[in-house]
Amino acid sequence: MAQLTQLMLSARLGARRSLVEAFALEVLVIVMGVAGPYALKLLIDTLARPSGSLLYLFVTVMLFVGCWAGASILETARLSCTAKMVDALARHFILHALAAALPEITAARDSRSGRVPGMLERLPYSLTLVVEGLIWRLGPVILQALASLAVIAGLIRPRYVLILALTLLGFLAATWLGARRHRIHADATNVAASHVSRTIGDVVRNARRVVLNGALERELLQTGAALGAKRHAAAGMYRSLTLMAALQFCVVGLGLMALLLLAGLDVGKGRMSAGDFVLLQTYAFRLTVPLSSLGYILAQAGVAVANIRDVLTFATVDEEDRAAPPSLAASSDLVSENVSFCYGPGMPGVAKISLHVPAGSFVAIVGPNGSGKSTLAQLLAGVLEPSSGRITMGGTDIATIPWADRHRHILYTPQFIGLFNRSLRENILYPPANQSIGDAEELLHLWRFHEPGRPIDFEMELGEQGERLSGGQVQKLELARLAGVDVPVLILDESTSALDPRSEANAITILRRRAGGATTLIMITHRLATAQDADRVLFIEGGRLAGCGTHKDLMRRCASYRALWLTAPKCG
Ligand SMILES: Nc1ncnc2c1ncn2[C@@H]1O[C@H](COP(=O)(O)OP(=O)(O)OP(=O)(O)O)[C@@H](O)[C@H]1O
Repeated sequence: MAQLTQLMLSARLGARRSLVEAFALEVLVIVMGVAGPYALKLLIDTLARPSGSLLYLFVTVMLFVGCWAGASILETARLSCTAKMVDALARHFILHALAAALPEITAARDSRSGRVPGMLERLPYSLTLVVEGLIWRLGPVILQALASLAVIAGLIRPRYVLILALTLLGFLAATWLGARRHRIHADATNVAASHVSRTIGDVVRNARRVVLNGALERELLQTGAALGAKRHAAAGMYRSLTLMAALQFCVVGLGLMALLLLAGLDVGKGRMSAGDFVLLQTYAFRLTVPLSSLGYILAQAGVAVANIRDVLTFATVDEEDRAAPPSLAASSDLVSENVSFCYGPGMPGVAKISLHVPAGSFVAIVGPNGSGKSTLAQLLAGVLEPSSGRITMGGTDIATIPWADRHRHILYTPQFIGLFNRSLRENILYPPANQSIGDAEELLHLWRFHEPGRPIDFEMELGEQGERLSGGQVQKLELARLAGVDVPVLILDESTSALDPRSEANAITILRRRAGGATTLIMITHRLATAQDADRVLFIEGGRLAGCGTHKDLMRRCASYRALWLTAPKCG
């Protein structure tokens, strides 16, 4: 809440004007809220007197009705100021959270990517609840209470101020106690809501997999289970809320009973006018009735605050990433010094890998499935951070290069090439590619993107993850894009696996020609021809570098390498 308020007050959000306007309107609403009952008291006292002036009667009626209607109109006008503030806050948080979450998702390879969209989609609603419900509802109620107490103290016996103040304090104490208990349930409900968003998003993104495998029923059951878990968590939250309401309104009920009974007795004994009695009971009810809606707001706001807290953990962009990029030496030699990485306890990735990739060389990483090739490639690209050891480029630790700058030094293409559901043109010219569409088109024709004679429709939308393209076409598109990038080190994770040998050889030649012929090309491959062409082969087995040298070399001196390529493996 403190962070939120601080941000609303800061100039960088650009919502100060809305805040000032909202504040001014709210002050008027509070003044009217206090003045209205006072006008009613004056009206009743006038009526009680036998010789009241007609003009005075008219003015008090106008004042009472004007305050009542005016407060409602201004309250509605204030809502538009809140909406503007919420929009500005949502924009700020969503952009910051995305800036921080995307590199984190890239490096983490966990399920966070599924959680983030739901979290960000719920954010505007959560902000509305907190800003409108907590800040603009709770704050004014407290201010109105203080103003009303001051008026009562000036007009009526002080003991009523005391009773009303004690009642409100009792209500706040009950709310505080309840809110502490409520927070646990609100956090659990927020987690369950995130799980629902993730489950539904996953099912919708994989609609074809679900339907084609006849798994609709199963997925509906799982989605139903996620919704059930959310309902269960919410039920706990509403139970705790009911308890809190019972406690709150017992306190308020007792306070009101004492107030009205004592005031009734005072009116009976002539110590209080009927107008004062009406003023007192109007203030008492005007203050306590809005409190009842606070219960609902608190229930929703608890989940909303948990949601905002989640977003805030992302929205604080890592200062390290904003630091000036280190200056790299001209050489782009890649060196791995005793690097190990594991995905978690009992989940080894690679161990103790030391190697040297000279600038401009063509390196093939080979090895059996699951041996750790992609893990090594991602370590060399700086996507994963070594658990121990370090990787340097021209002597600089690549972990010190900020994410925003890394693509200028090392470009990595994952095994699964994710395409945007945008046009082919947008995908093929996606940064950092800087070639013309004509150059890309030439390459696509050379690699037979379509059958000869069929034109390429660059405006065609590619569908979710590029599903309107074949596996080979996706790779050709990606390679044509990379051909337009000048980068010292290019790492491809099986990006040519679906290409015919001629297109693959051609792609390798073109990619190596970039950056004045000095591009280091590192490719993970299961193809013998690629390993044979490489200047150096890194053979990975069981997470270790089992061999390093030319293909011929390794065939001669590494039995398991030889076994990889031969159908009948033999030691030698
Ligand atoms: N995010 C992850 N969390 C946990 N384990 C992982 C993760 N990613 C990979 N692994 C595990 O690390 C090991 C090495 O995986 P890696 O993807 O590096 O193998 P690979 O040699 O590239 O395999 P392939 O040839 O099949 O692509 C595997 O056992 C894999 O299950």
